Amino acid sequence: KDQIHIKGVTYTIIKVIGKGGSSKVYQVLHEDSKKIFAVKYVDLECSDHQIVQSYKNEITVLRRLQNKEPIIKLYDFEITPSHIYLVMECGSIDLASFLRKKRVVKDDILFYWRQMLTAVQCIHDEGIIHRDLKPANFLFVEGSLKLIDFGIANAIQSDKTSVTRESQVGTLNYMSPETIQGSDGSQGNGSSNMKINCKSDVWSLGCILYYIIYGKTPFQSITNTMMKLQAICNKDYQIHFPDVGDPLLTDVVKSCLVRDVRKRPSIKDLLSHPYVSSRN
Ligand SMILES: Cn1cc(Nc2nc(NC3CCCCC3)c3c(C#N)c[nH]c3n2)cn1
Repeated sequence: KDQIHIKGVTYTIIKVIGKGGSSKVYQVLHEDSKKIFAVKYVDLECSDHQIVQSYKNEITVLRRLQNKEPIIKLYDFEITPSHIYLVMECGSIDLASFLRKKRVVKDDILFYWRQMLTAVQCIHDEGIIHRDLKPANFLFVEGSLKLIDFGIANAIQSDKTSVTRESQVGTLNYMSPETIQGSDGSQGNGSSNMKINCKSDVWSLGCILYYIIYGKTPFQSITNTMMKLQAICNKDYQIHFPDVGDPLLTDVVKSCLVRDVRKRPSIKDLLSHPYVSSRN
């Protein structure tokens, strides 16, 4: 049996959940407790110092956020010059795989939306802006959505989609106009304004909500990358919001997809929006 030993504890590999460039996520069985965990393995052999540091930063933030409910639980970890092992709680399925399998029932949208908002609010409260939010960053754990990464280390893609084009890693479909135009301070062009930069995650959340409502992201139909990036930044390119019988819901998704950062709501505004606050 394929086994992994972390800090002297034995885990048996059940299956590979996903793999990225130099990382893999396994579903494992903890021999002693017979409990299931997810183990993220990162090969540091061919990773340069920058990459190693980005993973260490991600782990530092993950440990700092452990007391927050909507953040994935980290039980143990092992860092050596050649590899990193993270022992985490194992979710049932990530939101990307879930949305590929079936459409969301209308009444569940509010439930998922509230949980995504609170998860992203957690990292914003710690001064972290993800800037690359997509459905694959959210995971169902016992029916609730949790955030599994903070956009600090490189992304991992689900094993299923690693061979197909639409894999979520490196997708531009959720990227905000200001991130594309580099006016969000990510290239160190001065605007390190947290309040403004948090809005980039609001745009991405709006794209995720749009996908949940309409089954596609706002710019998915534009396959040419340059044309896609231009459309995202072009105020004259109208995004369509067909009526779905819930004006409050369409108002929420419209408000997130406002290109003018100053006019885009904050997470706080969204949590007090009537769509979220007026229902149970
Ligand atoms: C598809 N699927 C996912 C699970 N569960 C799961 N997937 C995790 N990562 C997946 C890696 C591939 C992309 C999607 C997320 C992690 C994780 C990290 N990182 C920590 N816990 C986890 N649990 C069950 N089915």
